[in-house]
Parts: sequence; C-alpha cells; structure tokens
Amino acid sequence: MTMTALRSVTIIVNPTAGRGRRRTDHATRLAGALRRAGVAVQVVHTRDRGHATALARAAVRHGGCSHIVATGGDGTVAEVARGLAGSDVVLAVLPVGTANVLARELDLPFDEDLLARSIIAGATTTVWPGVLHTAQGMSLFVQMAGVGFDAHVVHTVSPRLKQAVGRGAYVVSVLRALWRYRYPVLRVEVDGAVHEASSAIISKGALYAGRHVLAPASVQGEKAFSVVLFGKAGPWATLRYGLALLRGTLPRQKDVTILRATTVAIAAPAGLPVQSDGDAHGHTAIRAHISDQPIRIAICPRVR
Ligand SMILES: Nc1ncnc2c1ncn2[C@@H]1O[C@H](COP(=O)(O)OP(=O)(O)OP(=O)(O)O)[C@@H](O)[C@H]1O
Repeated sequence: MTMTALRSVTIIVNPTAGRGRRRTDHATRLAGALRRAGVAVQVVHTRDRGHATALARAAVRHGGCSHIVATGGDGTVAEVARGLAGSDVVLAVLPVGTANVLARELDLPFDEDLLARSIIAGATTTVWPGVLHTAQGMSLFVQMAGVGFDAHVVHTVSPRLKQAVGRGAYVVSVLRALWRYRYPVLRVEVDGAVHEASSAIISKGALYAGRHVLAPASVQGEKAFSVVLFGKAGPWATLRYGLALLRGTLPRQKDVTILRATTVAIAAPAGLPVQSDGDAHGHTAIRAHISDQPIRIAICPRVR
C-alpha cells in the first residue's frame, strides 16, 4: 500500500453502465461528498465506447488532477486505466456496472461516502493490467479476457435486457447459446506452449462474473495471468462448468487446467468472438501480455 497526496478529482461517468438510470446520481453524491471536504471536483460523461480513455487522457494532460474516478463497470475501469497509464494519477472506482469484478476483487467501497473518504485518505494498491491485441487494435483489460463460449455469450447478450435486469440477461444468453454454439477447438499458446481447449479465459484476478471463484491463485498485484482452459466441449460440459462456477468448484474440475503465464496467443480458429472485461471486443486472432505500466488504485485504508 502506498499513499498519494490529494489534488483535484475528475469523475468520469459511463451513463450506460450497469442497470437502471442511477449512475449520474451516484457520481453526484460522490462529487458532493468530496466537495464538502474541500476537494475540487470535475464531473464528465462519456458519449460512446472508448471515450473514457480520451477523457482520462485529457484530465492527465490538463494537470493538477491526482485521482480519476471511473463510474461504471470493469469495461469503464479498463478504458480509464488506459487513459491514465504512465502518469502518477490514481484510479478510483465507483462501481455502478453490472458485475464490478475488480471492485469485488480488491474489496473497493461501493458506497460514495466511503469512496470519498478512501480518496481523501490517499491509500492505493498497484495492479498490472493485461494488454490485449486484436485485429481491431490494442486495449487494456483489468480483470479478464476470453475466447470461446463466454465470449460468444457476451457478444450475443441483449443490451436492452442487460439494462433492464442486469446479470440475469447473461443467463438468458447462456441458455440460448448452449445448444446453438458450435464449440470450436481453440489453439491456445501459453508462454510459447500450445494447448487445445474449447474455451479460454485469461484472468488477472481470482474472480469471475461477480464473486465466483475462477482462478484462486491469481492476485491483481502480480505481473502474471492465470489462463483457464476448458477441456471439454458441448452443452452438457458447459452446463457442468457453469454449475461448478456457481458452487465454487470450477478450479477443481478434472478437465479444467489453470496455467500461470505472462503471454498468451490465440491465433486459430480466426474470427471467433473475444470478450474483454465482460464487453464484446472484436474477434480472434488475439495476443495478450502484462502491461509494463502499473496502475495505482484507491483502496479503503481499513481493508489493506
Ligand atoms: N456513453 C456511452 N455510450 C455507449 N457505450 C458506452 C458509453 N460509455 C462507455 N460505453 C461502453 O459501455 C460498455 C460497458 O461498460 P461497463 O463495462 O463499464 O459496464 P457494465 O458492462 O455494465 O459492467 P461490468 O463490466 O462490471 O459487467 C463499455 O464497453 C464501454 O466502452
């Protein structure tokens, strides 16, 4: 844990993250709590995908800002992380997304007053994001990237249903996909060694889709991934993996392999959907490695 001096705070709000229409209310409450403590605050809203990166870069370039708050889910956090990477600005998270996995992983506050107190107290922890290269370009991910069944589900989930019912929308998408998905065999290169799998998840942390344990040995502060390879294909195997995830036994399944690595490449088959931090993110081929630029994240002083 390191401490950082407080200057001004920029709050970036993704108005489409999570469920319902309350992200702006959360951001307003956080801004109020910070202003009451005498902190200068700027609130800006994203207009479209990728805009959070541009807004974070602009805040860093403008200078004077010590913290940038990502108001959204893991996708928004990743975009803000990319915008402030390489600077001394601290990333704070106001978790109003759907799954908010990074916030759960790091035990970050979900309450605005507690987040304001954490920012003011200045405690931070360091994480090493993943860098993802696809045909669409380079991006960062803070929690995970995947190819296979889960990426297909992310690509096919209805955005309107996600807005209306949150994580339940993924359940609908899973049930629809189980018998329709074609389950191709992936060729996954993990630190140079080739493996075959029906699905692969490259995970920076231990958790997945909320609080479910995917890769227990993964720690955000380490410069490594856990690569989770699913050995069996088909609807019944996928159902078993899903139930095991819910019951916390997925890492113990005989046909699930978890490897520690720093580079991963999935070149074939080409054209398969890719998910990054739970959002659709182009298609294979992909390459992933650990960023050489760490991100400092504001944490509750009481938990670390
Ligand atoms: N103004 C905007 N309009 C449309 N999409 C946006 C806008 N701002 C950001 N986005 C995109 O919204 C997507 C979803 O955001 P985010 O991941 O933060 O929320 P979520 O999916 O609800 O939460 P989680 O990732 O925790 O499940 C991201 O891919 C981001 O690029």
